[in-house]
Amino acid sequence: MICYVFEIETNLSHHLGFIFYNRFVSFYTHSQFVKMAQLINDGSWWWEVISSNKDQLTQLAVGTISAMILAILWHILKSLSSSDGAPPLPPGPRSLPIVGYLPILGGDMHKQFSNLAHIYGPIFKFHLGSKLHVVINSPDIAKVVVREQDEIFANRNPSIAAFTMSFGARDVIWSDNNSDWRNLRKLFVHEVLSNKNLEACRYFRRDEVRKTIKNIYSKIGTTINISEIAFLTEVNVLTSMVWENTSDAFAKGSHFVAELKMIASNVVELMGQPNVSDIFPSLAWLDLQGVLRKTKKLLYQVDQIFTSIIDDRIESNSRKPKDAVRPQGKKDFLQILLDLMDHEDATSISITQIKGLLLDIMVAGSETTTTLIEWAMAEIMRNRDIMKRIQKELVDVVGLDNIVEESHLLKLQYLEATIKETFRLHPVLPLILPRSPSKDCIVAGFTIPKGCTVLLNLWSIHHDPKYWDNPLNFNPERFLTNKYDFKGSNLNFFPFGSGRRLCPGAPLAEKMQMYILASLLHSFDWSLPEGEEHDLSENFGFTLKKKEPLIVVPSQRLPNVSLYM
Ligand code: HEM
Repeated sequence: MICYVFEIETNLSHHLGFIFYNRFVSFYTHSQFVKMAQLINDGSWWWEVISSNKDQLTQLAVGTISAMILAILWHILKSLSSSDGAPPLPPGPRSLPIVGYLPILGGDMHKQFSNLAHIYGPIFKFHLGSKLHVVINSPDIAKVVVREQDEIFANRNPSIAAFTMSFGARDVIWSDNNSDWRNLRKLFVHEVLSNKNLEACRYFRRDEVRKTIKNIYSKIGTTINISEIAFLTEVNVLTSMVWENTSDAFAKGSHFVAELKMIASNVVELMGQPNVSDIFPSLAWLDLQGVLRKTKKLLYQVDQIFTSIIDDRIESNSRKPKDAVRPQGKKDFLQILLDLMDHEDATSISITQIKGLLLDIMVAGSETTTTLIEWAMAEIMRNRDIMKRIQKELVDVVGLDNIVEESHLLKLQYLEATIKETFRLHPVLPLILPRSPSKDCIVAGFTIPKGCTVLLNLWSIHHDPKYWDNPLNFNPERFLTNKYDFKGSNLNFFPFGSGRRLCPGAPLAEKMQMYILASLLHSFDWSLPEGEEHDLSENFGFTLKKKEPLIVVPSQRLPNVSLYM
């Protein structure tokens, strides 16, 4: 028997801009199919068939089709409006019972989400267990979340690992949008990372970058791990800024950097790992993958380090007259934070919040910047013309008889464009940080329920040919003509997020990236070890890192050896 696949596809694209897609498949004989097609074409088909009552087969077929059409209409109406008249949830891939989309989710989620956006549109949903996730893949819809409805979408919905590691979301990164978060963030932006403070800490950055150059000079001709060098420099700058005055031997020693590197990469790994306990909260007590156990162990280590540094400071303060300041006439960040503990108003903070903030600074400040520097060096080394052009700019602005100073950075426009292009092609946080609405709301014509997890797929936007010509090409030129900033003003490009949860560390990160890269490329020429190929493969996680570490060989570039000392 010849069979036809009778397929009804419903694609409704209405004024709210959403697409409803449904598909039914059924089997009919040829004659049934022809008859049905004729009847459907005729506007009075239903009445004709029912009243004539001649052809039993046709009646059966029409009855089936009617049922199908009613089912489709019911499905459409159900999708269009729930019982309270709210718009439907966004479309999305079918989920398996209980586990949802979990078994289908691959390793490279940023790419998988981009592929799903091609099928379901720029906003789609999927379930992990019972947890609803909404992924946004277009600047227009991202704008609704981070600008127009920023206040509603300013919660984070941390995973168990993130919640535990952030001392119960008592830090800036993972806290919900509440008065504690507003207070802590204000403090972080205005006291810790204010322009004035960043300016005052200029000499720490200079010292550390110089030490790095000297260190690399001592290894000329041998192999160097760029990520390790960048991490060391960044952490030394951060610790100088945060607890310069500490007498705690461990926090000043070289073991500290190694310990912090281990902590930072473990924190990032634990937070990026899908955890069964997050997906099935009722099973959380079993901690099947041991994520909670590992996180608590790590937290214990972190807590011990911070407790020792804080106790050391409190003890040394008790020996000094009140309001004593460090030699340069300024308190370090730790002291600013400890002084706030004594406040009796809304600006007062707890010791736990101080520890949370310290961890934010150390982890968010080191891992991110290091990752960006490694990608930038990898791209620059693969594109020799770009390297030459950056080095020429450095010669013009700095000169070969000088070393890079922060005052040069504003003039290094091509290097700045190269860094932005690196952020575009290799966004350090490819899905930004999760947002979660504090109440049900409507985005792009769809209901986004309170408490779900909203992921902004920055990677997808940064690679979309709708917004970028030849998006896979590494081409800094595109940032010479277009003035994109790091404040998320244009949502085609927002590597530091946007809106009220915009990264408060961006000004420091910007300075450090420019300063470290300018110094590396001005003081040295770089090549790959013999026989090594350029490799740009990615390792998706909480941050998007290079899969293989960038190992390179420096050679002397400046004629005057004293510039390396
Ligand atoms: C390459 C460097 C960096 C990148 C790419 C980066 C990126 C981001 C992004 C995408 C967010 C989330 C923004 C949002 O939700 O809209 C964020 C938040 C944050 N970042 Fe950064 N960041 C970097 C460096 C830093 C540094 C150096 C610090 C501190 C020293 C820092 C501290 C923070 C904090 C505390 C938050 C949480 C803000 C909040 O939720 O209110 N980041 N960062």
